[in-house]
Amino acid sequence: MDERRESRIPRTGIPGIGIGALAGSKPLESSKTVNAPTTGAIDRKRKAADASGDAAPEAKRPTFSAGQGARPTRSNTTTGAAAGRTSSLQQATSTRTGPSQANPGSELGPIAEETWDDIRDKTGQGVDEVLNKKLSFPKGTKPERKVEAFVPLVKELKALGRHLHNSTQRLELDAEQWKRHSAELAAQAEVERQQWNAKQEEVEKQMKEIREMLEQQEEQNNRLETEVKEGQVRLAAKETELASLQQQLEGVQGELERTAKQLEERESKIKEMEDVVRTGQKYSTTLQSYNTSLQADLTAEKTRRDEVQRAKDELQGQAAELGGKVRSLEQLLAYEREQVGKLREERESATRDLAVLRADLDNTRQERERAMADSAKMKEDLDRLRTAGGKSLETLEALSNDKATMEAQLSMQQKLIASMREELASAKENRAMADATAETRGAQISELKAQVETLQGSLADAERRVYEGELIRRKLHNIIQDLKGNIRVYCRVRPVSAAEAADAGHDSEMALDFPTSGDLLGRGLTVVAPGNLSGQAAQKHNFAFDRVFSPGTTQDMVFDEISELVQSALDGHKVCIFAYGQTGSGKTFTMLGNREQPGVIPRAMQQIFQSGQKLAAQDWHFNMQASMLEIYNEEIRDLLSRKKDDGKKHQVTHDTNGVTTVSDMTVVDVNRPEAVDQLLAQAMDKRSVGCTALNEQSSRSHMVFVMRIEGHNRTTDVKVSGVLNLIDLAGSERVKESGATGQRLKEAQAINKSLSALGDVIMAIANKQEHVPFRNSKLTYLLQPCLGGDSKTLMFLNVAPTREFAHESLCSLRFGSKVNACEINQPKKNVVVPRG
Ligand SMILES: Nc1ncnc2c1ncn2[C@@H]1O[C@H](COP(=O)(O)OP(=O)(O)OP(=O)(O)O)[C@@H](O)[C@H]1O
Repeated sequence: MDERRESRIPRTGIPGIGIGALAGSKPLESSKTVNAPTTGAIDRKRKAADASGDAAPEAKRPTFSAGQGARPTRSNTTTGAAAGRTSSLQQATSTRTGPSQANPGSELGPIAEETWDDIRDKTGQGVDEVLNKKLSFPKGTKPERKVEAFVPLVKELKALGRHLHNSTQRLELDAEQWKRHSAELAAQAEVERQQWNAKQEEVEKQMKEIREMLEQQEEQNNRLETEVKEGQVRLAAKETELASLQQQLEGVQGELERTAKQLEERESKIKEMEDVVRTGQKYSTTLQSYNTSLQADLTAEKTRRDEVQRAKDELQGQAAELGGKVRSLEQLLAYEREQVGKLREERESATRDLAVLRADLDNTRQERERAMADSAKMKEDLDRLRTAGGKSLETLEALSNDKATMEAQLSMQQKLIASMREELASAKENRAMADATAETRGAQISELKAQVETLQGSLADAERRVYEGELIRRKLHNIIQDLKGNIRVYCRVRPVSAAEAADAGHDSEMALDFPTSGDLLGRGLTVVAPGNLSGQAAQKHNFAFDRVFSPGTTQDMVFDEISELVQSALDGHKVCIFAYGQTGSGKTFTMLGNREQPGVIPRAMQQIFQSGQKLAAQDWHFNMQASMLEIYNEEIRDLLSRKKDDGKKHQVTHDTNGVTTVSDMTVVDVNRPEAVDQLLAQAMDKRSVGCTALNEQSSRSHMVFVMRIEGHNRTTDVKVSGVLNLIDLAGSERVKESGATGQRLKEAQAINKSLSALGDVIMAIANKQEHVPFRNSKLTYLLQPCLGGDSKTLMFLNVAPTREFAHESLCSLRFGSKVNACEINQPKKNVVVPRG
């Protein structure tokens, strides 16, 4: 643009005009001579050059400036407009100068004398030389001589004067011309400048439009490039698919050829086959009847289970009642024991009193005997005295007084003995009564104990029967599940947290209800979705799953329900257990738990190692390998890698047997549960966890724990190979409500996107669509064999209990129902049995 502007300016600019003026203004050069008297020699050289017709020196002349003349350039002489202007200037000049142009010889006008140019040519003198010329005469020179000598000088001065006069006139004329032309040129330049500005504006506008077009073009190009890349990726995928299809086709063709050969052979055996078919039909009928009987068994079992359950309930009621009775009897027994104890103490003290009384009685007896002996002796003495006739009366009275006192003492002691005997008799009676009561009570207690024992026995029996019934039910349920090929769904509702319960502003009431009896006991739940401001009333929604765990269910009880599924990994099945639910609903608690309440993963490890050890007795040997990964923002990361971020790009591939491989993963041999605990701790350190509005320790990624189990029985040479995939998904989250920004927002968007891709896959499978979009996210592609293959798959549907999350719970439960309706291929056991 600027270049063009520059290139245009010289063509229409002043220098071009200057040339025209110069071309027609030779007299200007004369004026130069006036202003530069020292240039006479140069002027001469110039004239000579002009005469030889060489135009080049013209270009080297000094630049035109006021009072000095103009410098022509070659390019300017070619300009048409300038040439036009030049010729008009020449004309004007010739008009003004008249004869000076027509006859250079008469340039000095009518004076027929030598011109200054002639004089200068002849003498080579400059103006200054002429003006400064001084004439000196020798003394005595005659005046006439002096006058004669002055004549040429005067001539020169005259010529110079004329020349100067003409030059001045021409200069004035030229100056006027120049002024006019400058005005014209300025006007023209102004017009051109305006045109130029208009053009420039136009060009700028065009440039802007072009730039916009370019930007649009670039955007389109980028879009096209992205589309092309996507197309290439799709193409590559299609090519891979095509290649595998071709392989399959080749295989099928080979198979066809083989089949054609076999067909010939088989035709000969067709009759034999028909027999087999007939047998098969019979067998099928038998199987059908077996199936019917199995169904009948199942129904009977269910009825039995219900009966047993009822009996159990009754027994539990009775047991509770009896327990109450036993407790009151035990209290009575304790009271009676206490009474018996007291009576025993009383009896002992009575026995002690009796012994004292007996001792007293013996003493009294001895004293009485002694007193009687004394009395007899006294009687003898009295008789002796009477017979001797001469004893004093005083001694006699004293002796009779002593005798009366002693007899009174004796009668008192006899009374005391009698009362003591009575007391003893009553104490004996009391003891006998207490002994009898204690015996009766003891008999009653033993009888009650026997009753309690009997009841406990029948309760244990009933419980055992219930447990056995439950085991059978579970087995039958599992068989039916396997036959149906459905993904199992176990719904787990977490308890109301302490924070929720404490927060008065929280809508912390339970929004879920569980049936307490009937068919849906342990399998159903009801959500009460609250009404809204637009007047919609609260609504109840009923759901049923394979199992529903209410808030009180412990980790132990939950694992008990899935232990068989875990076990089947050891039998050579592919097993996949994953936890799905909104953020903070208890997925990580269910899958990993904590030190006090370990979850599914640590318990599964414990069980697998214990079962492995038990099976070692039957010569089974197991080799187990673990790996752990997370999908964070649509990128797979190795959680067992030593480096925090190894920067590796991990690719997921599935082989034709549905075995999934993730490239460049750290795989660790494990042979004891503690090793797995260490790996889990290491992985949990690396896993992306953050604090969100709904969960302090929220998982920001999907975590996948994979355990490969290779078993070999050295006696039978049977080999099994199973896989256990245990997955803790990141929680869905309503971005608007969580108020997430920055990295949290990006994470939440990636999580929601992959969960929505999981939803699309589930919908496609449930609706039996031909195309299932497994490739729409890393998660669905990784889970492809679990969702669309032949593995045993179970989903934990984790749900928060409160009204605050009723809407999310409803969405999760609807999703769970869809998952439950998904039919996958029948689970396949990966077992290699040696031939022969
Ligand atoms: N069954 C339960 N019993 C007791 N506490 C529970 C139970 N389920 C969850 N919790 C507690 O609730 C909180 C949230 O649980 P958890 O972190 O497992 O949720 P989450 O679904 O994994 O969330 P996120 O998707 O955000 O990772 C934790 O403090 C956890 O201990």
